[in-house]
Formats: sequence, C-alpha cells, structure tokens
Amino acid sequence: MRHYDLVILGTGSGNMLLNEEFDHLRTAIVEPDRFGGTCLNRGCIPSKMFVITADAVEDAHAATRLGVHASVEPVNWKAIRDRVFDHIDPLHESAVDYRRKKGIDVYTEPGRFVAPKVLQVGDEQMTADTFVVAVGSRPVIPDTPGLDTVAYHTSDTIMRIDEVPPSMVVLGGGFIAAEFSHVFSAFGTDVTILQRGPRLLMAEDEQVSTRFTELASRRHRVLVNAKATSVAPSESGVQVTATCPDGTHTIEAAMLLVCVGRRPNTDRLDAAAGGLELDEHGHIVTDSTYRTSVEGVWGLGDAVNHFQLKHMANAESRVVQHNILHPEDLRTLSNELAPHAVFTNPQIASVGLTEQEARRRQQDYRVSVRDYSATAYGWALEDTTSFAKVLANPVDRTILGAHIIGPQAATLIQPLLQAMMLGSTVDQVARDVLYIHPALTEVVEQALLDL
Ligand SMILES: Cc1cc2nc3c(=O)[nH]c(=O)nc-3n(C[C@H](O)[C@H](O)[C@H](O)COP(=O)(O)OP(=O)(O)OC[C@H]3O[C@@H](n4cnc5c(N)ncnc54)[C@H](O)[C@@H]3O)c2cc1C
Ligand SMILES: NC(=O)c1ccc[n+]([C@@H]2O[C@H](COP(=O)([O-])OP(=O)(O)OC[C@H]3O[C@@H](n4cnc5c(N)ncnc54)[C@H](O)[C@@H]3O)[C@@H](O)[C@H]2O)c1
Repeated sequence: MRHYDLVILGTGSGNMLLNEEFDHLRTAIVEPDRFGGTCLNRGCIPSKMFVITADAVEDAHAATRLGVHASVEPVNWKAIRDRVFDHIDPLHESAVDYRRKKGIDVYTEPGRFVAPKVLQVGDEQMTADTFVVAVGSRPVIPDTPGLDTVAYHTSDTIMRIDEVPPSMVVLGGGFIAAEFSHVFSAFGTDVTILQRGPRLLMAEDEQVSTRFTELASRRHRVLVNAKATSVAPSESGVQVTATCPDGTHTIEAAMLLVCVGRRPNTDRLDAAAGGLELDEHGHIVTDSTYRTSVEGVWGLGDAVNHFQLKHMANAESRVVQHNILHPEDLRTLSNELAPHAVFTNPQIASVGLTEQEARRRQQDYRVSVRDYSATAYGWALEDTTSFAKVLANPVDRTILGAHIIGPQAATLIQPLLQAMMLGSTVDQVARDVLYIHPALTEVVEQALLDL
C-alpha cells in the first residue's frame, strides 16, 4: 500500500491549496473528472461567459429606451459555445502536466474510503498522514415520474449543447434557473420556469425576490407554486405536466433543464467507512478550523457546507492550507457573512440579513430602500426597476444586511460588504467616505444616508 504525506481528493478548491510550501511533501491528487472542478468546467466561469454574452444581447434590445434602435442577428450559439470552451478545455491537460512535473502523483479515478485514512482509487489503496476532502457537489435529480424517460439536461451538460432550443422548460427557481433562463431567453429560446415555491429566488430578501419574479415574468412564462407531476417524451421533445394553484398545466418544449439544487458528493466517498461524520444533508461535519471527525483529515467546499459558493470554498481552502502548515496556530473563517450574487438580468447581490430573517429573529432594524432612478446615473440609465436596500441595527448603527437588484449589483454591494466585515457603522460609511459623482455607487450612499 502506498503512503503519502498528503492526499487531496478533488481539484476544485482542493487544488488551490498546494503552494510551494508543500513542495517537500510526497503528495497525491485524486480527480476522476476535469481539473478545476465545477466552477471552472461546468459552473461559475463558463456560465458567466454565457451570461455576459446574453447581457450584450439584452443591452442591445434595451437600448431602445435610450433612443438607440438596434437589432440583433440570431446569435451563433456554436461559435459562442466554442469560444467559451476553447478557453476552458485546454486548462485541464496543462494543469495535470504541471502537477505531474512537480512530482505529484495524479490519480484519475474516484477515491473511496475503505477504512479511516485508507483510500481506494481504482485497484490501488493508499494511506496518508493528511487527507483533504474537497469532493464538491452535483445536481440533485428529483424523483418526478417519467424523468428517466427523457433526455433532460442539468447545468453539467446544458452549456455544451449543439443548438439553442426553440423552447425550454426550466424545473426549479433558484440561482441556476435565474441565470440560464436569462441566457437562453436572450438567445431566442421560449422559456417556461416551473418553480415549487411562491416566488423565484426564494432565499433573497422578499422585496428583491418579488421584484425579480415580476421582471422574469415579463420575459418568461413563470409558474410558481408548481409541482411537476410527470414528464414524458413528446414530438417536440418533452412534455411536462404540473399542478399549480390555478389547475393543471401541460407544457411542451424542445428541452428540459433540471436545476432544483445540488447535493454533496460524499455518498460516493464511503464516508462512513472512512470514519467521517456526515450531517443529515450529507455534508461532512467539520469544526470551525475544517478538521473532520478523523484526525489528519480536513474537509472544505461544497462537500462540507451549505453555501455552495466558490468564494466561500476558496476562503476555506486558504484556511485549510494555513492550518495544515501551522498546526500550532489554527485559523477559522468568519463565515457569518456569505455574500452572493445572481448573475441574471437584472443582477442581484446580497449579504447579511434579509428583512424577513430580521423579523423572524426579532432583530430590531431600520431599513432604507433607494431606487437607482434617484441617482444621476440611474436617471441616465432610464432605470425604473432597480433598487438598493440596506438594513441597519438602530442601536449600534452597524449594517445588518444589504440587497441590491439592478445593473452592476454584484459590484455595487462591495462597499457594504466591506463595511459589514470591518464593523463600520452606517455613519462612517455614509459620511466619512466620498462617493464618485455621478457613479452608481451613489445609490449605496443615498440608501445609507437615509438610515
Ligand atoms: C452552473 C453553476 C454556476 C455557478 N456559479 C457560481 C458563481 O457565479 N459564483 C459562485 O460563488 N459559485 C458558483 N457556483 C458554485 C461553485 O461552482 C461551487 O460552490 C464551487 O465550485 C465548489 O467548489 P468545491 O471545490 O467545493 O467543489 P468542486 O469544484 O465541485 O470540486 C470537487 C471536485 O471533486 C471531484 N470529485 C468528486 N468525487 C470525488 C471522489 N470520490 N474522489 C476524488 N475526487 C472527487 C470532482 O470531480 C470535482 O472536480 C456555480 C455552480 C454551478 C453548478
Ligand atoms: N451566481 C452564483 O453564485 C451561483 C450560480 C449558480 C449556482 N450557484 C450555486 O449552485 C447551487 C444550486 O443551484 P440551483 O439553482 O440548482 O439550486 P437553488 O437551491 O438555488 O434553487 C433550487 C430551487 O428549485 C426549487 N425546487 C426544488 N425542487 C423542485 C421541484 N421538484 N420542482 C420545482 N422546483 C423545485 C426550490 O424551490 C428552489 O427555488 C446554488 O444554491 C448556488 O449556491 C451559485
């Protein structure tokens, strides 16, 4: 049986851990798929490359309100798809070569524990002083009757299709539904979203989620409180039957995209044999320093937490890197704040408490909502639907939460996030900082000044 100093399972955020300080160790990487994991190959990066392209189409259409009457030729999907993946696909081979040249053993089959700190990979077994388990997550496939009789897509496959479908049913109403409905709708697909909950993007502040649902309903057919009861093949591709409060709907479409959440890959790891404690959702249980229940085994990323966000997994990877190298000085990650953005149209960004969560926690708060149109830049944009919302603690005047829907939301939220993480008060961020005129950041300034 081979023995290593360090074995890393998964090359998403796990791969980022290895810097030159690990060069002296005998290291193996186990990765059954492409180096770079979900984010690079089938997640954040390619999806945002499609989103940016879709934004260009929507911006051209939306320019009418500025008096610019543009028309967009049908997009050349294959050329766009190949541009995206011609950037991404070569990175796998070069990453494997790079690691092997550094003397790291790369295994290309999945790892599975057979005993604590004993890993089976293909025909080989290996032990190590230190394991890092970063095996990520995968799409949940619901048990909708008939789903197994049709050729449905998930986010793993949808970005590599050959043609833009004329119509698509999107099952789910979360991040992936919001982003891909925008992409395919901009490229000419007639999209129907079937969402189980009463609104799209249910985890957002209710005001944001309500506004987004209204706006998405102008572009797509949106059925909320919908339960897909059956799926069957049909002449056009797929037929989905759903029960909604107003009755039963039968939707015909060329393609079905399933995006109802993601689950950790820990079920394929035989965590129990490895002695790794799992929670009720299948996440590996770690302490705040990312130690698992087995000494010398660390966990990070989607396999251990609910955030399912790359910047969180990256931050955890940095903490684990430090902790392996400095066991006498263990660090934790302050992850009370897990900001996120949804790269749909319009963009959405959020950090901290939503208003409904503040109410649920009986947390006193002051709230301010500022429309983009109240600022010079928003006015110039002829914007009528975007806003920034900030919740603050009325006693110590720190910021409890911030939620933005509108152009550049993911960037605009950053000063608020900074303030929250650094513990600044509303007054410090509103009055002790200058905001460039007439930039969109003035909407943040105004929302703060109102508190
Ligand atoms: C379509 C989409 C868009 C997204 N967009 C964003 C975004 O804009 N911003 C954001 O913050 N997040 C986004 N995410 C989420 C983000 O991609 C994940 O949170 C992040 O990639 C998790 O990183 P990870 O290292 O934990 O797991 P992964 O990147 O999934 O890496 C896990 C790796 O482990 C490997 N593996 C699995 N099983 C085994 C095994 N048994 N043995 C060894 N290796 C194994 C897998 O092949 C994989 O390469 C998106 C996700 C999707 C699906
Ligand atoms: N911009 C980003 O950061 C980004 C982008 C894409 C994905 N992600 C990550 O990937 C994760 C997975 O995304 P997702 O969109 O698959 O999940 P999600 O958890 O965001 O949303 C799933 C949605 O599907 C609905 N749903 C569940 N079961 C259903 C069913 N049977 N029928 C109809 N609707 C159903 C839920 O009500 C929920 O609204 C996200 O949680 C997110 O963390 C992040």
